[in-house]
Amino acid sequence: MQSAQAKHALIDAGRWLSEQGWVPATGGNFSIKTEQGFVVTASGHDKGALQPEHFLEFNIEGTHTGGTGKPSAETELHLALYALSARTHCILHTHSVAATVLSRLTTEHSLNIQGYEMQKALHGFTSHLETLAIPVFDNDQDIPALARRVAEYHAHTPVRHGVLIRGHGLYAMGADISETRRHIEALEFLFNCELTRRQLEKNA
Ligand SMILES: CSCCC(=O)C(=O)COP(=O)(O)O
Ligand SMILES: [Zn+2]
Repeated sequence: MQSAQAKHALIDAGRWLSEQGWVPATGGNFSIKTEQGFVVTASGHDKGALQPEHFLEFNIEGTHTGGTGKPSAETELHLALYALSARTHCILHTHSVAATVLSRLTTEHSLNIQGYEMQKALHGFTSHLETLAIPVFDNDQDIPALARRVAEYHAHTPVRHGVLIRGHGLYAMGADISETRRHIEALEFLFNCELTRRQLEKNA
């Protein structure tokens, strides 16, 4: 994909994510692979109102190759997630209420979801009976350290559709932007189902 096309696809995704309420304030950051490397959002902007000048370009080794301004504070995490699988071509990071709350309720290293037909919207799933295990990492202001923990985890348990950062949000991955958008939409649906189910069970 050419970088101009990549930026427009991410601008469109940002508008949609904002309409869903999943990138409040200046939360979230997005990237997509291009012929030269990848483009990533600049830091501190409203991700629902991005313009082509709100992106920076990097090669896949992480060297800045174009664009001005400050790259997303979480650029190194995008780079680390791309390094996990050559299949990943787009990463969208969101701050929804459901992902933020559920990640805090999950004290384990993985949020396990099972029994929902919607799981089949995720690449590789064919049945509600399979268990979807989304890795959960403690939040860290040291992004390189967080990126190292994600890579270490992946070495024993492959990260497939995304990761949750506790009290922070979701990083969703996919083979292209439409798959990543579908993964976010399905995961958000599943997070909301789980939150509702847990609340109802607690009150029963
Ligand atoms: C108020 S959002 C705090 C930073 C963050 O988590 C985020 O997703 C946005 O950071 P960026 O530097 O990419 O704008
Ligand atoms: Zn964030």
